[in-house]
Amino acid sequence: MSKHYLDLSDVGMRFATPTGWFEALVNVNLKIAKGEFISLIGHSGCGKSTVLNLVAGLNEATSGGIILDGREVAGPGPERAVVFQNHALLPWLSVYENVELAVRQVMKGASKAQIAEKVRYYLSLVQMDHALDKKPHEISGGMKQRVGIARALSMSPKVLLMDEPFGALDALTRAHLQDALMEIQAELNNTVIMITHDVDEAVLLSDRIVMMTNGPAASVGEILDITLPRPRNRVALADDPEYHKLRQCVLSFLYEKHSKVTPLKKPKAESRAAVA
Ligand SMILES: Nc1ncnc2c1ncn2[C@@H]1O[C@H](COP(=O)(O)OP(=O)(O)OP(=O)(O)O)[C@@H](O)[C@H]1O
Repeated sequence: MSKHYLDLSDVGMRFATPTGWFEALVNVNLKIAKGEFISLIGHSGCGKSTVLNLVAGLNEATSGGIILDGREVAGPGPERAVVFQNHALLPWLSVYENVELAVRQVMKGASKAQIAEKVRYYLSLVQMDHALDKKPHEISGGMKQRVGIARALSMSPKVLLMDEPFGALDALTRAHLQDALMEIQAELNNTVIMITHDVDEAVLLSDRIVMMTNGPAASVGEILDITLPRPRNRVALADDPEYHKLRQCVLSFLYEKHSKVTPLKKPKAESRAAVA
């Protein structure tokens, strides 16, 4: 499988701030194959969203470049759909209409029936076809996130970009959506970049985990291949030594090699005595 479908070469990003330039990313190199599921993991503030925004075309790299399917990324486009942590659905539109809006963007000139077929297909993929007429305020957070994913997928994007898509959900809903995403991924074979802070989520879902060093001047630290066979089952993996080994690699990168914990101040002599 060629890893040149999405190619970030020597990408650097610096931001102008009132106190001067802030160097967020330096020499980010990453080659992603078509159909790969990549997770970006790293401590808060290391630059994960910045990488995603650059691929989305919401920001322009200050050095290097990004090529997707042979074309330089220059500005946003429907071939790079983004799912945010807080489902950005339009509150005055129904579930159906929120997805329809996206489909219309990419199926200009299609008949109403063709559009309806596509909208229903993607809403059924995320099991939301029972709530077509509901407004966002009438459905749960997990359901909103499902609709957000359906909306992004309905544009048949070349790359699906997900910024902590399940970060705001409770653990159970999160697990359901992770399973749904794995099933969808098995069916559609999308190319995905997902930001997560959750090590288990990264190992469960990814083909590779890209671990970023701490900022400023963050970059790709290590890349871990997740060779666990698919389909993956979270319950079976709980007893899988390979799963634990991979999990351990990520934890070791984050908390040993690139720890961000500031050492606690030494307690004063009297308080030390009090503890003893
Ligand atoms: N527009 C901006 N102007 C100045 N600095 C910025 C801007 N956007 C991001 N930064 C800085 O760049 C660094 C990387 O930010 P980014 O949001 O990409 O990190 P992150 O890894 O996604 O963080 P988190 O996990 O907390 O969401 C941070 O230090 C942030 O303050």
